[in-house]
Amino acid sequence: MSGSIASLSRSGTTFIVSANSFRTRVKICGITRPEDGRKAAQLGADAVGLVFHERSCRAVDRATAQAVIDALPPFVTVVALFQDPQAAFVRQVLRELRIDLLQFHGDEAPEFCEGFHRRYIKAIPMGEPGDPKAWVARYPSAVGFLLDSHSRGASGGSGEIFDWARVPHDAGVPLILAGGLSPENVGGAVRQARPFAVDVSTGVESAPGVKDPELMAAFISEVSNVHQGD
Ligand SMILES: O=C(O)c1ccccc1N[C@@H]1O[C@H](COP(=O)(O)O)[C@@H](O)[C@H]1O
Repeated sequence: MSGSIASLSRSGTTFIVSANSFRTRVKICGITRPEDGRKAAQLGADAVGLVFHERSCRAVDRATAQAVIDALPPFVTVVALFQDPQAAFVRQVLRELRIDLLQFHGDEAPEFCEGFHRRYIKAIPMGEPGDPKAWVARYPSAVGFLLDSHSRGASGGSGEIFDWARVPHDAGVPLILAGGLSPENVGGAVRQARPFAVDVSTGVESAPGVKDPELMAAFISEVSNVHQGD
């Protein structure tokens, strides 16, 4: 994949926003076991996600989250995922654990998301009509947006895709493509949508919450192949 890197200023910061001439980042979400986190990092994942939404089959308690974090080497971003949480719960997680980035997957208002004084990404529900750029405008303090296939009010992590043609190439912020990605489809998804990063959960699992090393390896390899011209 070749072409120029798009960048522009947002809130005084310059972001590199599209995957034209550098590698697409990979986040493996819904890690529930230290060995899965360690393996994801070994394979080259840039970030791992810990789900703090209690209704998810991938929800972790704080002790488990700590064990996963302890298994990670430096330079792997730890993302804490919440869906319409109580503010006190988010604060408790931030107090007890070394979290690098927050991910809000529900109907949280911009003021709520920025109230923790921590970098955050906001999920956009692509399971309903609408222009993703309206969400970008509504959350000026978000450092990125994760496009998932859920509808507003529904949970993410469903393993379903949405129409990648709806991913804007001129959003001006880092976009993270999610929803039903797998080793089979991620190469095509990256070529078409040209996201800053991809995020996967179901597509690299052997059972809910249990990551499969071979599927994770295949997924990361498919993403890097895009940039090697395969
Ligand atoms: O993973 C979950 O259980 C989850 C629960 C609530 C909100 C979001 C959740 N996961 C996020 O959804 C994307 C896509 O998942 P999938 O690959 O389609 O299974 C996942 O990467 C998480 O960011």
